[in-house]
This record gives sequence, structure tokens and C-alpha cells, in this order.
Amino acid sequence: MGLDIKSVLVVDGVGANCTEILNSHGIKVTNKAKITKEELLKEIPNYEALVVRSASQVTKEILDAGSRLKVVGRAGAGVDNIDVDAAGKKGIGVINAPGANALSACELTCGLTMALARYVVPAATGLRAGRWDRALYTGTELNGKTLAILGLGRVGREVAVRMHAFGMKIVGFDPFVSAEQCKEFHATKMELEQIWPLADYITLHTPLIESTRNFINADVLKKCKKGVKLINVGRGGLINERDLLDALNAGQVGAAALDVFEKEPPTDPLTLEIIQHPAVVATPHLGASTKEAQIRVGQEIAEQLVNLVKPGTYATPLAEVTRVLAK
Ligand SMILES: O=C(O)[C@H](O)COP(=O)(O)O
Repeated sequence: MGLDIKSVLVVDGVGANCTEILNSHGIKVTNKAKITKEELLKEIPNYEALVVRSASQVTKEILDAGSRLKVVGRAGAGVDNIDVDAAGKKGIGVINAPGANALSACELTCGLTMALARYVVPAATGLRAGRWDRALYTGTELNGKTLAILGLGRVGREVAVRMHAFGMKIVGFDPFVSAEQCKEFHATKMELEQIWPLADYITLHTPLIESTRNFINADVLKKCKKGVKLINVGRGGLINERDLLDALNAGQVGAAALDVFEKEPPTDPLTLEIIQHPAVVATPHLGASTKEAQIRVGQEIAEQLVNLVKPGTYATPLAEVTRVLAK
């Protein structure tokens, strides 16, 4: 017997295919690409399911207001914008589409790493402003440099394979991945204290949880090579922004490519100063923003919802973040 889900609220610009799939099974969908907290609070009592990307914060307050809510679907990987504990306590299931956008996040990571090595953004910005600054922008090859990948899940592994093909030495940290598994994607497993003085580039691919908040902080940065380059397509809270700005100003961090920020969209003056810094390349959380990834996440989350209503309709497995649906 499936869940009784008649109407779903889809927000944050989730792909149209999500709506199409749900509609084709008789499930009514209301789409609101942009929604404020106040609107969400007002709307949520009318729905049995909510589908979000990272923009909407599904707080306890929203969950409490969702008197009919049975499931929250995250059309993407990270569930740090959803109060999963509060959902669990209320018997509301949380599901996500964990692997569906991994390749896109990986490709942006690789692109940003290359952009840092060759000053692509400042050089292009200078040329657009009429400056032919060849001497300013002598880069470095990636070949032979050490890339540290912190978090060897779906995205980290794909990054390892691709950057290894550029001749980079890949070192990785992930407490849940063995040294043997690391070999499959050309990475050498190391402890963090071994990694800091070795890495020329550090890229972050861990989820944002209490133990990973401020993972990269002043203590860590001072153990790194002077001029280390950071890439963050994971989550803003993984890097302490105050410590990053200090390290950029001191030249301890040579450059940073940031796709994610402590608060999005960024309004804090400190974050804005980081974004404006000449050694920083910043993009507005575009890791999963490709046509292919959005088709995959829309499809995966819709098929899981249909399976909850009509069990066994699709082969897509349930990516359940909370366990309450199993009861
Ligand atoms: O956690 C994720 O899946 C990525 O950060 C993408 O987030 P988005 O769906 O808001 O683009």
C-alpha cells in the first residue's frame, strides 16, 4: 500500500520533467520557481509532498506548518537546507537524488581548478577592459602537482579520475573509504595531517554536517603550503570565510575558486569582500546547473515519489535520508 500523495509543491526551479512524471500518474503539481519563506509557510499546509533544490530552507517551522506533509524531496544531493531531524520526529520522510548531479559538480570543479592554474578569469577580465597583460598571467601546469580531495564520495571520485588524467598526483581523505578503494580512482589515501603540507590544490567534497563545518580554518591553512589553491563546489560552511579572507590577504592561500557560500545569495560584507578579492573566482552555486543534471535530478525525485504512491512503478531506488518511511 502506497502513501496517499495527491498534491505536490515543487519550488526552486526544479526541471519540468519532474512535474510531467508526477502529472502522468495523476499527482497534482504546483510549481513555484521562486518562493519566499512567508509564501512557503502559507502554501505548505495544502500539500502532501514538497520538492526543493538548495534555495529553500525547510526548517522546523515550515515542517510544523505542513500539516499534511508526508515527504520532502531534495532534487539534488545536499540536505543541509532541510531539518532532517525535525522531519524524522514528525514522521515526514526526506528523500534526495544523491548521484544525479555528481558529474556536473565534478566537471565544474575540474574547470575551476584549471581556471585557477592559468588565471583564466582575471586574464579575460583584463582583456575585456582593454589590457594585454601577458606577463602578469604566467600560470603553472597541473601536471605533477598534488591535488588533495577531501571527501571521496560520488563527486570526489570523479574529480580524482579526471584530474589524474592531467598528470596530477591525487591524495584523498575520507574516513569511510579504504586505501584499496582509493586505488580504483588513482588516489592515495592519507590522513589530514599528511595532506596539509603536501597539497598544491585542495578541493572539498564532503557534506556539510556539524563535524565538517569550518573544516578549512586558520589552524589548517597555516599547515598548508604557502600559496595553496582552494576549490569549493561543495558547501560554503566547509570553509571559515573570515580565516579564508585573512589567508588570501596574507598570500597563504594563493587563489580560491568558490561556487558556494556560507549564506546564499551572499549578503554578508565579509563574503562580498572574498568574492571581490583579485585572487578569487566566484560562481553562484552552479555545480549542478547543467541541463543533463537537472533532467536527472527531476526524474529521480519524481520517480521516487511515484514509487511511494504506487510501489514498484519505477526501478529507481528510494534514496531515503530519514528512515521513517520504512515503518
Ligand atoms: O547539493 C546539491 O545537490 C548541489 O549543491 C546542487 O544544489 P542545487 O540543486 O541547489 O543546484
